[in-house]
Order: sequence, then C-alpha cells, then structure tokens
Amino acid sequence: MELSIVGSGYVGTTLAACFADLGHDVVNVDIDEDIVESLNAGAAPIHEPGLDELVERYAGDRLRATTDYDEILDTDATFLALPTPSNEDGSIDLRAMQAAADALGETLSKKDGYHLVVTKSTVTPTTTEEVIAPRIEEASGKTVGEEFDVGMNPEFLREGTAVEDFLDPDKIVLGANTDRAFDLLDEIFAPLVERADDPAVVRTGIREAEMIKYANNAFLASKISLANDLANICKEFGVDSYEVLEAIGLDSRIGSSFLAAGLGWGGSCFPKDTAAIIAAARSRGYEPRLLQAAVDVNDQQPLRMLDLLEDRFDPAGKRVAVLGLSFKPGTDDIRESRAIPLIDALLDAGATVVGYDPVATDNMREKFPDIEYTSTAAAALEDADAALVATDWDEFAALDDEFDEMRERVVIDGRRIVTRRDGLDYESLV
Ligand SMILES: NC(=O)c1ccc[n+]([C@@H]2O[C@H](COP(=O)([O-])OP(=O)(O)OC[C@H]3O[C@@H](n4cnc5c(N)ncnc54)[C@H](O)[C@@H]3O)[C@@H](O)[C@H]2O)c1
Ligand SMILES: O=c1ccn([C@@H]2O[C@H](COP(=O)(O)OP(=O)(O)O[C@H]3O[C@H](CO)[C@@H](O)[C@H](O)[C@H]3O)[C@@H](O)[C@H]2O)c(=O)[nH]1
Repeated sequence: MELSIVGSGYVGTTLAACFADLGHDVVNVDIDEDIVESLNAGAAPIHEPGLDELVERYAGDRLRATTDYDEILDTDATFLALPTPSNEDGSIDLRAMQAAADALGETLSKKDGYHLVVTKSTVTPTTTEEVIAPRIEEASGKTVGEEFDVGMNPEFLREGTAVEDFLDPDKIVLGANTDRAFDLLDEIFAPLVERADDPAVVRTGIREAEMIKYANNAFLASKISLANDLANICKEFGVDSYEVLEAIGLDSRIGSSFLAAGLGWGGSCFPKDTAAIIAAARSRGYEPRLLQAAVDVNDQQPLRMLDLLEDRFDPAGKRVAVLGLSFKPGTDDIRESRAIPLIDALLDAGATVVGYDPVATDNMREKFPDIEYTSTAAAALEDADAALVATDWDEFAALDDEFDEMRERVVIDGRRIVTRRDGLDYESLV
C-alpha cells in the first residue's frame, strides 16, 4: 500500500522503515530538511539498533522522505507521528499536531479520492476527534466520515529496542469509527500480524485507543513506583526487597517485568504521559490520587539517595561520582533521567560532582556544563569520596579494583547493579 508518515523522529522513522520492510511504499514528511536529507541518503536520523540497516535497504526504493506535504496525495493513508511535549501544567502541547493537521488538510483539499488519517502520537482522549479532525475539515473543506476518516493507532515501542518492539508487538491497537477505516487499517497491518508472533489485534473506538496508550504507560510507571514504595518499606525492616519483588513476580497475576526497584523512572514518555493524563483528568474534575502518588514516589527516590549519603557525611566540598547519566542503559537519551534530580540535589548540597556515562556524557554536558566528566568509570572513582549509581549499565556490575582508588569507599547503588564486597561502604537505595 502507499502510506505517508508525518514526523520522522523515533516513532515516525521506525514506523516508516518497518512499514517498508513489511512491503508498503512509504513517504515520510518532516519539516526538518536535515532529517529528510539523511533519510533519502539511506541513514536513519536517530540511533536505534537495526534501524540503519532497514533505512539503508529501502531508501530510494520503498522509502523516501520529503518536506512537501503534497506527496501525501499519492498515498492511501497518513500516520501522524509528531511530538506531543508537556506544557507547564503537564497537559500536552498540541502545536505540532495542529500545524500538521492544518497542512495535511490543505493538501487533502486537492485529493479526489478517500483518505485515512491515523494519529500515531500519544494524545489525550478526544484529541483526534475534537482537535485533529475539525482542523483537517476546516483546511480541506471536506467532512470526516465522508471524504476522509480518522483513526488512532498508539505505539508501544521502547527506545533502544524500537525496531524489535515494532516488528514483534504484544498487541496492535486499532481505533476507528467506520468499517471503511477498520478495513484499511486491517489491510495496512495484515503483513505485520502475519509476520509477528501472533499479536493480539484490538479493534476499538478512537478515544479508547487514545486512552489505552496512557493507561499502558500509567500502569507500568505505577508498577515501578509501587515496587519502589514496597522496596522502601523493605529497607526500613532490613528486608531484601529484590528477593521480595522476585517472589511476587512469580505470581502470574503480578508478572516479573517492571519490578526493578531503585532510583525510579525517567525518559521521554513515562514522566510526560503520566503528567498529561493527570492534567487531563483534573481538567474534567477528577483527582487521580493513585497516579499522583506514583509520581510523588518517583520524585522522592533521588532525594532518598542523597539522604543515604548525608547519613555518612555532609556532601559539601566532597567529591561525588555519579555513575550513569542516561535515563536507562542502552541509550544516550538523558530526557528526565533520574541522574538529573540527583545531580541537582548534590550541587545544592555543595558537593563537587563528577559524572560518567558510556554514551550520554555529551548530552548531560549540555544540561550541566559546569560539572566534571570523565571518559571512564575508573577515572570518575579516583579520589572520589562517594559513588552514586544512577543507571544500570552492565559495565558497573564488573567494577571492582576501581573502587580501591576512591578516597572514601562509599558506594550508594540506585540500581542494585554493583557487586557488594568487603572493603566497600556499600548501601543499596532499596
Ligand atoms: N519516543 C518513543 O519512544 C515513543 C514511543 C511511543 C510513542 N511516542 C509518542 O510518539 C510521538 C512522537 O514521538 P517521537 O519520540 O517520535 O518524537 P520526535 O521528537 O523524535 O520526532 C518528531 C518529528 O516530528 C517533526 N515535526 C515537528 N513538527 C512537524 C510538522 N508540522 N510537520 C512535519 N514534521 C514535523 C520533527 O521535526 C521530528 O522529526 C509523541 O506523541 C510520543 O509521545 C514516542
Ligand atoms: O523495572 C523497571 C523498568 C524500568 N525502569 C525505568 O523506567 C524508565 C522507562 O524505561 P522503559 O520503559 O524501558 O523505556 P521507554 O523507552 O521510556 O519506554 C516506555 O515508554 C514508551 C513511550 O511511550 C512506551 O512506548 C514503552 O512501551 C514504555 O516501556 C527508565 O528510566 C527505566 O530505568 C525501572 O526503574 N524499573
């Protein structure tokens, strides 16, 4: 099929490359000329394992990119994969979605046949029907449900495993209002359903599809926060939280994933999406107490880590190594990384901070240009009074003699990754 995708970031590029791999002809529309040039030259504009290979294989053939919305005219359906960042109050900023809907509407005014517009971005319930569709109607002069339909297909991929997650999903959620839209969505996703390992296909309403995405992320973020809350209680009683969480994870009703307790959740999605659904609930007069508590527990974990350090000494004037700066291992992305509030708290306490990460240093340097960075964990530990572990990079599990070069061998582990041994003043956050 002929498909167009507006927005070519993490989601849009992955979607385009994977759709091409599934046999569709795809055109990616982005306002960023560098991204368009890069895609057309066969190079992915973002780093994701397996993505470069796909882009290189299909660029100039089943996959191309453009800044010209009119190229959408030759396609059957358009996916909107635009950013939906947070406003100050946590609600989503829809400006990119609105700009794209206006431009798409103008383009569709020139189209003769039917077109399907699918929201891929994460948007709060009713956005597709009450914001996107009316703007397309206004700009195109066409009527939704007649000359075009809208649909919603949320994305569940994780950064670092985007291609793998997209091509082997647990579920595919298709939200639509008309049989015609469902038929087209079925046709688009048929090659994926055939290739993947028997994913569930959920056919539902548009606003239900929008909510499923938030419910998914809210549940996972809350699951981690509940694990952290329980782990904090465990710590008060000298109970090993990891043994407890491993055991409860054996109950199939609970499940073992997303129970890794520690410094909490960061990244480009969980913080933004929990904030957005909380703000959306409040806009309708409902106070989401449990979700707010999940956020509160998450905010508290880095401060608890500082408390453990202060139990040893006043951090003022001390040299403190922060090991791990990215929001999770396997990525250089530092958005909402738990290392950020940790570094902020250390600086407020007057500590001298030295940061180390295998790949995220350059990004963190933009955020904290004045702290020291090292190119190895060993260099960060040399002469440090304490080491705080913020990200569970595998290489931290292998650290051993490197700790001997510290001035005081205080190690506070936010991710239960360092091997506890004699000679270290080791304490796990949970
Ligand atoms: N990143 C993830 O892991 C992930 C996973 C699932 C869902 N999501 C959701 O998907 C959406 C997109 O996220 P992302 O991470 O891909 O964003 P991104 O910032 O990586 O990419 C967005 C792209 O849209 C382009 N763009 C902005 N305005 C445009 C316009 N008017 N016309 C054309 N292109 C325009 C930008 O140049 C950029 O290339 C968000 O709603 C996000 O919450 C993200
Ligand atoms: O047991 C766990 C699992 C994760 N985390 C933390 O949670 C955050 C998010 O991790 P992860 O979910 O692996 O990364 P994302 O790429 O942000 O993916 C999430 O956000 C995406 C964007 O919405 C969704 O599509 C994915 O399904 C969802 O997992 C990271 O800071 C992790 O360190 C924990 O603390 N404990």
